[in-house]
Amino acid sequence: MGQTAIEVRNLDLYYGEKHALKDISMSVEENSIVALIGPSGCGKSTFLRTLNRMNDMIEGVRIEGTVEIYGENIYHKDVDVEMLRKRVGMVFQAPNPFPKSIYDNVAYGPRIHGIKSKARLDEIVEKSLKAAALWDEVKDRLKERATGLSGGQQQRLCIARALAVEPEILLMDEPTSALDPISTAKIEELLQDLKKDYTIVIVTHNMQQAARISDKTAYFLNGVLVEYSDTDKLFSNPERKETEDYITGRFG
Ligand SMILES: Nc1ncnc2c1ncn2[C@@H]1O[C@H](COP(=O)(O)OP(=O)(O)OP(=O)(O)O)[C@@H](O)[C@H]1O
Repeated sequence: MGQTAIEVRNLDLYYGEKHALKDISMSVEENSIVALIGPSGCGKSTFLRTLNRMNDMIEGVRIEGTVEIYGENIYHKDVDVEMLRKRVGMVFQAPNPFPKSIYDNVAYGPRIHGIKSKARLDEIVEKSLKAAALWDEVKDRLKERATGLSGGQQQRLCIARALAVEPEILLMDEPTSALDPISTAKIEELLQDLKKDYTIVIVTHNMQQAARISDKTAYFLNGVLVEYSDTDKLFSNPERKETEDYITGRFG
């Protein structure tokens, strides 16, 4: 058994009156991939965002319970949210590179965190692009605009950008939903490599994808974590009737 990277206990989240997450408890092991599945509006993205306090920016949000990252409650009042987001990086659904060069996209985070040395930045850019399986495709055009890359390349660039600040955990919100099957396969393959060094939590609408890539799967319904178990088990022999209905397509 690996170390626990994320420990969520009795987490409730309200958007004003709307009770969007209901008493969620979940533990994520280091160097594993956890997939969050469930019908639209069930709270997957909301839950993902609680793991690096991205909901803090939304007005009227109230959160109860705790989220610990390596034993530290991230909702404690003394937590430096900027540092937290460095530890817990995020990749979004649509690739969103900055309108800057490929190099500057990857160097952006390290620069913000105070790294100025060109040699050091060069090193980080190369390492991050290699880790995101993009280096060979872009090494001769690092000064070109990132927006000129294909969608799949842009998403791998966004992964490289997230990795450049050396996070411990990577959150991904449907990272392949805007990509073609070949780019999707590349990212899925990449995730298997990345989990050697990172812990990954990924929202996906695609159950086949969850089954292919994740170690554990969490099924959400109406803000409730209905079932959380080993991916093989959840898809072959779910404990709960609601899960079975969903994975067999009788619902959602
Ligand atoms: N900023 C917000 N303000 C108010 N309600 C919100 C907000 N964001 C989400 N919600 C509501 O919270 C619930 C959960 O939404 P969430 O986006 O987390 O679901 P989801 O499972 O990720 O859905 P999808 O698969 O469609 O992205 C929904 O009922 C949604 O309408």
